[in-house]
Amino acid sequence: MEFFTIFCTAALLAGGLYWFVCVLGSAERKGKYAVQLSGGSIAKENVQDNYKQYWSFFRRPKEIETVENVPAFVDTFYNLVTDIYEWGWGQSFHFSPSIPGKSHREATRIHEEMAVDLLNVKPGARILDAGCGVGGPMRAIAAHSGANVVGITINEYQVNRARTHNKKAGLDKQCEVVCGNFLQMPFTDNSFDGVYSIEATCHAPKLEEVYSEIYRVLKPGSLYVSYEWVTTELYSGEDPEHVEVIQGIERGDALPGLRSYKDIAKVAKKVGFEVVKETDLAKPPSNPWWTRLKMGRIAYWRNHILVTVLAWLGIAPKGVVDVHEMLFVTADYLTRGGESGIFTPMHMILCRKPESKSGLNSD
Ligand SMILES: C=C(CC[C@@H](C)[C@H]1CC[C@H]2C3=CC[C@H]4[C@H](C)[C@@H](O)CC[C@]4(C)[C@H]3CC[C@]12C)C(C)C
Ligand SMILES: C[S@@+](CC[C@H](N)C(=O)[O-])C[C@H]1O[C@@H](n2cnc3c(N)ncnc32)[C@H](O)[C@@H]1O
Repeated sequence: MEFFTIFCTAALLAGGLYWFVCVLGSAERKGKYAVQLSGGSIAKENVQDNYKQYWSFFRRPKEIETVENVPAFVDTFYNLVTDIYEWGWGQSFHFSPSIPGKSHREATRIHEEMAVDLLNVKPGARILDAGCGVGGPMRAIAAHSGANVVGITINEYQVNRARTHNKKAGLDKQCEVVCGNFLQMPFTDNSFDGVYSIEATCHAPKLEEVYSEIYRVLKPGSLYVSYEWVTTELYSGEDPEHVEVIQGIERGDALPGLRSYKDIAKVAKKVGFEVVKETDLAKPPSNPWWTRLKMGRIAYWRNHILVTVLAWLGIAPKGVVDVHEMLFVTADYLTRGGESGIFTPMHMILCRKPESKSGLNSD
């Protein structure tokens, strides 16, 4: 009888632990489990040190002097966060307006499909995803449009994840992933029928550098669409609370200084684009994008316990706990940015590369 009680208790505990770690702790798309959390391409024993280096570099984003080092630190950032993002968010590393009656996954897909619909490309066209993450948008866009998508990301770990996901989805013939810097892309001039970037160009220290690269690789007459992270017209640099929220967002998201919504079209025109359309997709009638973040709060607590236990057991690298805590805090700043309306992650700009170079202007 005693043996039976011990057996049942042990079985219950094991079952409970399995459920907590593998079922509750899995990503929305079951792509990643808590026990698989790593520091990307960083060796397990170096994760904590890399986190410290990241943190001291991005502590005061607007004061970064060595802007040429930003891409390397963005790469470190994505080594640190990619597994946690996949585990706790899914394969698309961006926000989308919530849609009543639709799941987060459906709302995400609609937001991604809108980008390629705006590009107006035909099946078989060659399009570029500048800053492709692990390829959630790329796969949705390839499946929806029939276009061939080339994605570029600075992070090699993401390249491998994206290729694995593309193969699993049976989209590896249509989707190609390249490791590289979108400030100096390994593509020839005028070689794409369309380009999109989803919540990625905010990592560029100078928007002009990435926009001019995109302009260079785009065929004349073709379109570029971007979802930009910006401060809105409600932001005031004189308001200490606004400044705290924006700095919190920058620090926890590897951003070398958020831009104002006013700067986006100016830069696009400066590099030669015609601006076709510009709008904040977060504005009503859209429903808030931050509700998903807010709703997840209880799960984040559970995740934090899980990550702490896994690090303590030596299964997850020690630094993962610090990274998770940073994201936890960042989620709160993002929510405050959304609720106050001073920040949007979906300021959409649609641009055309003119047929001739006469579209250049410098305002
Ligand atoms: C575009 C960018 C990333 C946007 C979002 C995909 C991510 C921003 C903040 C991230 C998260 C915050 C809290 C995490 C939580 C504590 C953890 O338990 C599970 C993962 C989070 C929800 C995580 C998921 C991705 C974000 C929402 C930037 C970098 C330009
Ligand atoms: C927030 S993620 C968005 C990823 C993807 N667009 C999505 O929505 O899932 C930002 C992406 O931009 C990439 N990125 C940032 N700076 C880059 C650079 N200089 N060159 C290439 N990719 C870069 C990151 O590696 C990451 O893949």
